[in-house]
Amino acid sequence: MATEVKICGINSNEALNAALEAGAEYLGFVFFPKSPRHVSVEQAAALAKQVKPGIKKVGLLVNASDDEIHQITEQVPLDILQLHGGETPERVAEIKRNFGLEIMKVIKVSEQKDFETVSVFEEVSDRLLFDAKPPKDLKDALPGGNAISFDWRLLAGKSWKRPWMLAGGLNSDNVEDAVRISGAPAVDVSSGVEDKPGLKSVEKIHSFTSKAKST
Ligand SMILES: O=C(O)c1ccccc1N[C@@H]1O[C@H](COP(=O)(O)O)[C@@H](O)[C@H]1O
Repeated sequence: MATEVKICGINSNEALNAALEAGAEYLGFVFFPKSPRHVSVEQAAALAKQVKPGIKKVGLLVNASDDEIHQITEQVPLDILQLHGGETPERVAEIKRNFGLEIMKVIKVSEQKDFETVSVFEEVSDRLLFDAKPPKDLKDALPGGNAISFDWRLLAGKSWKRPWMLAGGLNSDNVEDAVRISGAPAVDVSSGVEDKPGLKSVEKIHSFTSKAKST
């Protein structure tokens, strides 16, 4: 089966149309104010409402409160909540209970022992996303979206109870290797399809998606 693709940080009609035309199965909207890809609830609603059923709309949240999630989910027709902060398993279960949407919990990886929490999160989350752990010494690092990769060999041969994606520093030059080495059934990209932080490139979205899907 062709590798599935999520284009994250959709913040304009151009980016939305490019991702849809390229064949992405998932579109990510970033609700994290410090991100250069941040969208307001109104912007995200206008974009998400153009998307036909079958394409999953993902809301990216970082340690969001129930009030914030309510404001978003009341107006934006989302399918999945991507939890990219330090949410505990208890908090993940609570968000799932309170909002009834699919949950994709992000596991941040730099070494083998980072997989120790996976079994607990598999019990409360519908999907998993493995992203690179931001280095502590990286000034201005975000909790994700830093164009940093981790060693994809750490994922090789592993299997999980839940559907999963690979993220972190992917681009059209490395996505084929990343999929081959990690065995990822789906990939998620943000920085790697941009001309500068927050500005998506139509050409890079097409090239990334085509390479990912040909692997
Ligand atoms: O994209 C962001 O700005 C962002 C902000 C806060 C948390 C996560 C964010 N993005 C996610 O990070 C990974 C990797 O992104 P990149 O391809 O290395 O730029 C991906 O899951 C994005 O959805």
